[in-house]
Amino acid sequence: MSNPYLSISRVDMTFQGANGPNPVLKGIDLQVRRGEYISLIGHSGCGKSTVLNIVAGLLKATSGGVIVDGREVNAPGPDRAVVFQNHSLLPWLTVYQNVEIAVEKIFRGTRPAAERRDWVLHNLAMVNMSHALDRLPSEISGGMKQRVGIARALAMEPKVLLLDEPFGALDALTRAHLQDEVIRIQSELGNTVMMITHDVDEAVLMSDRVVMMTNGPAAGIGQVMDVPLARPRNRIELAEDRVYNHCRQEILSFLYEKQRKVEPFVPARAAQGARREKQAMRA
Ligand SMILES: Nc1ncnc2c1ncn2[C@@H]1O[C@H](COP(=O)(O)OP(=O)(O)OP(=O)(O)O)[C@@H](O)[C@H]1O
Repeated sequence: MSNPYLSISRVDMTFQGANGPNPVLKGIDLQVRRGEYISLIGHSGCGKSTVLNIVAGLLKATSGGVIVDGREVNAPGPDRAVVFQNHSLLPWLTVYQNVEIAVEKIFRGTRPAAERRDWVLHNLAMVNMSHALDRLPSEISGGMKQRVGIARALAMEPKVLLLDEPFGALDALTRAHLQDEVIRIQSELGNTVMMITHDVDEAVLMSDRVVMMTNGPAAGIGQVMDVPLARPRNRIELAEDRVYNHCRQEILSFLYEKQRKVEPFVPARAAQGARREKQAMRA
């Protein structure tokens, strides 16, 4: 890809654990265009969050590096906003204040107070949270908290939006609603997005490309799939769409045929089963 906006080059990551080194990532190479929506999908524990945390600057790769808009990533920065699965709102601040705190930090020196206030309100309106500005996080639902987290991330005007299973903790209806909102916002703003998901439908519905990771240890990128579906996308129409279903099938085949995960044998469970069998025989 010529002139990528986000470039992950030859990234390896090995954690040092009590039982020795744990090689998690090996040779991750990925180039993302400006305005592109990328999803990372792979089995639990393969290293998706580790990739995202390296891009966020929260972790330093053992080797290789990340470049965003021509600058090497060495630390966290407002050009890469992260939204985690478990919203990270400050519980003592209201909805408004949770977004305001980020806006003040970034734009205090460059934008007048009235403009900053309008910007907070604008971003909360974008995620349909204008009705709850004065509520505390404890007074709103999980879906609403996620919306505020997204508003806060967007208000930072990041170059790259990093979403770590942003809808993972939500019920199916709230999840669908919020996915549609993020799709709409991304089509309006043209954000460059990297999203981690476990959900095959979510990956196809939202992404321009889906990056499929192999199982660890030393996980890599197994396959990258284009999602050649026009936008705006409509989840109901797509259910019957041939291309959509082909994309789904491709990911499912990668995850459950090519990278089938064998769950480890759990002796405690086996022992429990044996105990139950004995009891049943005695009865
Ligand atoms: N800070 C850390 N220190 C040590 N080991 C870590 C650290 N972060 C992650 N790991 C290890 O790296 C591996 C990959 O973890 P990671 O959270 O990146 O996987 P994941 O694919 O995001 O998993 P999931 O889908 O379950 O969230 C795991 O073995 C994990 O224990």
